[in-house]
Amino acid sequence: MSDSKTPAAADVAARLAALREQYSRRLSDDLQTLMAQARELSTRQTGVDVESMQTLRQGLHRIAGSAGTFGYPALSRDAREMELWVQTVIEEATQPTPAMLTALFDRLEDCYRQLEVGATPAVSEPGGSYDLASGERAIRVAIMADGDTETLMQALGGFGYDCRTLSAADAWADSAPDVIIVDTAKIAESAWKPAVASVPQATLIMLSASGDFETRLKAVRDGARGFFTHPIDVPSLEHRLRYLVNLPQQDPYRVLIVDDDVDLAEHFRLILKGAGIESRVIDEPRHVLQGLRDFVPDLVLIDINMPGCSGPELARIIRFDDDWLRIPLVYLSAESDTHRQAQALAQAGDDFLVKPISDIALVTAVTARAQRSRQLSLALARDGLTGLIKHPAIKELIEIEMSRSQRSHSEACVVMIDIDRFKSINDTYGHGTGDYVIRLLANLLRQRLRRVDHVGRYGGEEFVAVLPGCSLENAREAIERIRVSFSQLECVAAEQTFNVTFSAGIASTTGWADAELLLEAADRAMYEAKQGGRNQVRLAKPEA
Ligand SMILES: Nc1nc2c(ncn2[C@@H]2O[C@H](COP(=O)(O)OP(=O)(O)OP(=O)(O)O)[C@@H](O)[C@H]2O)c(=O)[nH]1
Repeated sequence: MSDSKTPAAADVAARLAALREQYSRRLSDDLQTLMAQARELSTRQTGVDVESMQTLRQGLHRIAGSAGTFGYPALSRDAREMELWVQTVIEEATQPTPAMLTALFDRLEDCYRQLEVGATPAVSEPGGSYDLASGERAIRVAIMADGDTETLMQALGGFGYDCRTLSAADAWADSAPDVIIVDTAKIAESAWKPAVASVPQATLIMLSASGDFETRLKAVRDGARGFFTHPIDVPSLEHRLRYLVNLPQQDPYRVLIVDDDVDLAEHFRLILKGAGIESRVIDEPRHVLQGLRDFVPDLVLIDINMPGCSGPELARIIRFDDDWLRIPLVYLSAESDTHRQAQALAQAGDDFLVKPISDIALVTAVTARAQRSRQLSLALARDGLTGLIKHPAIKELIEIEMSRSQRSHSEACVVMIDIDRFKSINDTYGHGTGDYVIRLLANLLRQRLRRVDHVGRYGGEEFVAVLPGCSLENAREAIERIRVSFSQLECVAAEQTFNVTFSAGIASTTGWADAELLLEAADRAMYEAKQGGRNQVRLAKPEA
């Protein structure tokens, strides 16, 4: 852990400390309540009823699930053992004797004394608390390939990666790379292997001439985390790079925490916040559907034992709705009995995390699952041919940018782009070449636009770009440059070369009342560009 904390980290740490103190007081009260209950039951003449034992079990369960998180792991284990004993008594319908209940009281009193004597809880479980992420920097990518690596360098550079080519003889000099891309088709194993071994912390991606099973297996055994065959599909390679180096998302992961223990849920929220994950706490299961609609999380953490509606029941309610099918539902519960865990998972839900859980384990588990969930959503929203955002998702982004720009009084632009005379390209060179041209333009748009911009495939040979924080004039300049570059690209088909152009229309959020009008305006401007002779960019002028 670093000593010098950022103000945000210091704030989280202070709030965690306050929460821990508040929890210590609550724990002391809870133990005293349980002791009073055990004492009262041990003196009852009429025998012990099931409801009273249930109340005891619930109190113990609450401590078992939360004490470890707040720095009392031994107390958590004790509470869990006592809970299991009470549970067995309930399930077997036996009548606990006064001696048994006195023994329970004694054990609770021991716990209470430990709490009083132990005073300060351990700050965190073994495994450590989560260190706050440091500042952002460009990801360093070293490319080991003989011959022409310029295209790959340029393409990845366009996505904001700090790329350099490296011959096997080069030293890693001052700054070791985060990722090494080795073209095994061009570089001998005896040359790249020692170079890669000298930077074990770097992630290895292999490019290969062959994609058969044996070659892939060998790549895995050589430590590759990504594998691509020639010709290299740059959007897929970039997608894999983003996944491997876990680039900070434009939007942090979002987690919905459903737990009736408000202190514990708040603790989890703060720990996740410290790791850059946004979360929202819901302590009342009936508010979950609204929470899902408002917050649209990447993951839901659900407690199992909640009054009025159990975790598995809630998971089944969430699964009624197709909209949330892609979101993993993960139980976070003190239930350590694997049989009961399996029962909960058989009803609904995707995974189980057992409380108490260390901060780092929570962050790691949540990040991995949220990342998968985000990737799945992205994959579903991506067009197969180009890797660009599909029509419905780009329309949604236009709406989001429209309302963002209205809220913040900033300007954003929407660009409609259509390849000129595309039908004749298909007719002359075949559909495959048409597809190649579509991918060419998709790549160019991704390379040339900023990372904050969104690019979508709107239809066959039609694209839409959304440029936040960009004036009409700046958008025109950017698209004009791309238009010129595209028109100069040499396309190759059946040993012939040819050039292709596009027409574009741009509209600014400042000129139109809603997303639909904005898109229509960009479309009209694009149509004017076609009418005006194609291969040009037109701006939409709002009516006076
Ligand atoms: N290769 C390929 N062709 C497609 C795809 N989607 C649509 N098309 C074809 O793209 C062509 C679009 O043609 P039009 O919209 O008429 O465009 P155009 O008249 O040739 O050109 P402009 O008037 O300049 O827009 C049609 O022939 C479609 O079949 C695709 O994914 N791949």
